[in-house]
Amino acid sequence: MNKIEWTDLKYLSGFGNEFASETPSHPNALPKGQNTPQKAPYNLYMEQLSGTAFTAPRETNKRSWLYRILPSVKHFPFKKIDNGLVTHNWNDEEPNPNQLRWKPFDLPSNEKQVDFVQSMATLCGAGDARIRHGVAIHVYSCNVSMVDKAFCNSDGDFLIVPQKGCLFIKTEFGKMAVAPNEICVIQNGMRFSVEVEEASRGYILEVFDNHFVLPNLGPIGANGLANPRDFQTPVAWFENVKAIHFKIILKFQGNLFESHQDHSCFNVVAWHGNYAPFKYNLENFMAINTVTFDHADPSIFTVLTCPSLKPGTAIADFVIFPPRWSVAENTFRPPYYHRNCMSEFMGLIKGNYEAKKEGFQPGGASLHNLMIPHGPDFDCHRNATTEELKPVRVADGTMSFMFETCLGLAVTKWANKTCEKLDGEYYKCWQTLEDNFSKLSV
Ligand SMILES: O=C(O)Cc1cc(O)ccc1O
Ligand SMILES: [Fe+2]
Repeated sequence: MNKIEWTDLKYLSGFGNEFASETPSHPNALPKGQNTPQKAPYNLYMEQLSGTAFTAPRETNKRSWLYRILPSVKHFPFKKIDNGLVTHNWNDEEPNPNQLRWKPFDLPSNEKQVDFVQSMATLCGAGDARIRHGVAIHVYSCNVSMVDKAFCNSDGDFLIVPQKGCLFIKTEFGKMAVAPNEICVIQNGMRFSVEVEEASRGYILEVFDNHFVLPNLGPIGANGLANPRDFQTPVAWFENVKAIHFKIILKFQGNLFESHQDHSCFNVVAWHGNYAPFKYNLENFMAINTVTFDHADPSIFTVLTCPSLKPGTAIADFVIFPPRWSVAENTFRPPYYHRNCMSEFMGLIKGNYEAKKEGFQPGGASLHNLMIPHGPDFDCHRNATTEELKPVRVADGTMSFMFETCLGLAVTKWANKTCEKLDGEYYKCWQTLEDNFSKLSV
């Protein structure tokens, strides 16, 4: 497979800033002092992309102005195409209240060529993109680049977590390379195209309600967790490419549609605004944790949150479990046993997860739905209750993450059956837990 040489990548730094970017070959492509002059510099078309209602409060208002060779509207009509394994039909299967764990999802075989969009498969979700409320969790597993083809999501924002293989992503705002242990967010309505140089796999969290923001820090203070300066947005880049059949694949109300046009949609010469894609390297996360006792809730590891209208309750949080020191005294250090009014979907990028060293593998996943009990397996519990509590590094060389949502998640037919990855033995990891209490009282 071809190596992708994207050596000239530059990024703008900061979370949610008002950015302005011009392709160096076309200085002054952004109009001075106004958005819509009678004629834009270089005869470009002017187009606004709104990520919030025009009238959204200033603090949350999101929009960008794109100065492009042709406006997005110049395309042939959309036609319905096969949805593949993408779905928002949450009633196809009976609800499954068990603890669920999936073995690693297959990488595509060499005989089959499949690109990012073709490979997207929905695992679980809830809600309805039409009423702008809900989430969907997908996986992708692809081995070829999208050629003369872009994807656009009308339904919500994508948070993409590569697990294997770097994603080389062209967007209307510029190019970004997103390697495993990095994540990116591509918001509602933005066209993008994914190139890969090896069999590549990862997870996608889609939110219908709102955009991702940084969590409030409260008493932590002004710094910590994911720091705003570490978020990177592409600089303007364009290709002036005429194509016989450039395809736009649109996800619209949970269904896929295709239209074509005679030019690449990556034709934005300059843009400005605060509605733009970004990436983030999880290594930059500044973890905060106890230096005294007890296990702090995993919300301390929130990288990004998509808030609901209920205070403090997320449509979806993106939480990581990064390498760190564990120093708590007189404490059962691993995650506690618990039941949660939120659903917890977990994935593993590399290494292993402290609460389950066996069975939960990179490229696999687990789901503990609303109020479904879960916690450490037998080995983890035994070690944690007997080990000498010295300061230790935990999760070294590993990275796991959680998509936590206030919604009850329906599991798709593909996830439940067709993918054949559901681990029917998962429940066994707790069956050897012993009644140590009665042993004492005899
Ligand atoms: O279930 C899990 O493994 C995730 C998790 C981790 C943790 O440290 C505390 C609570 C929690 O749900
Ligand atoms: Fe949990």
